Amino acid sequence: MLLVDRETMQNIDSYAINEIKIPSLCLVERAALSVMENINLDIRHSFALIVSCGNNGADGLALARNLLALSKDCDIYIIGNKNKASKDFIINYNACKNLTKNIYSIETIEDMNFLRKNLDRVNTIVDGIFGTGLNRPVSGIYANIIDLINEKNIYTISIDLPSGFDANGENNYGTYVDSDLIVCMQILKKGLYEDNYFKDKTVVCDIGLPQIAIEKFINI
Ligand SMILES: NC(=O)C1=CN([C@@H]2O[C@H](COP(=O)(O)OP(=O)(O)OC[C@H]3O[C@@H](n4cnc5c(N)ncnc54)[C@H](O)[C@@H]3O)[C@@H](O)[C@H]2O)[C@H](O)CC1
Ligand SMILES: [K+]
Repeated sequence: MLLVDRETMQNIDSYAINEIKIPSLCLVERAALSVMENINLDIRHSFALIVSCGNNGADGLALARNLLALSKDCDIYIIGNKNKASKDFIINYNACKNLTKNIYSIETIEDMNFLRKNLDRVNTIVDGIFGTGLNRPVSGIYANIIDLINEKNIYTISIDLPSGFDANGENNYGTYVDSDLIVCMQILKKGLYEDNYFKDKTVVCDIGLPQIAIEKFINI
């Protein structure tokens, strides 16, 4: 079983993008579609996609865009400062803005109360808050939203990692999403493999990172 730690995954990602010149937007799109492939769209008809402004969020918005293209009912909730968002996040955000009005920023207590109420109208939550970029304890609005997700008994899919969970399984960053399904990109993160609770809830999907990029950093 091939395993990877956070830093090595980031090295592989950036080598693929910066040296092999694979457009990161292509990787984000493959990631979104790999999540979609793991959703039973016959029973999952309404979605709350909760994202922050990095590439885990970009994956989430690319998924939202694809679900909206299928006329699925999607509410999008954005945490953090969009002005500091990744370019892939912005590209997908601009498309989603033209596909739905149900895009909400979650910043205040009132926003949190709206989210708490509005989550009850969906049967699926998609967690695109943090992936391999998580590098410090979760606090503030991020912690509040993760706790709210866990309060709700709604089927929750996490993109790449449960938000708040350390990819290396070494750091306790506080609260993390109690995912029902984790769609992990390309290589199983070692923290998930070593965690008996999450290991069996994880599927690993190829997003098109070539072997030469992987073998540059991992002896296979
Ligand atoms: N080529 C690629 O990198 C691909 C990545 N994919 C997806 O992208 C994420 C990794 O994205 P990244 O932008 O590096 O970080 P995150 O989105 O995980 O995190 C966002 C951002 O949050 C900040 N941050 C870290 N810890 C905290 C914290 N405790 N509180 C608040 N903010 C925090 C930090 O600045 C991060 O940058 C990867 O998991 C994949 O989902 C694509 O899937 C494919 C290509
Ligand atoms: K996530």
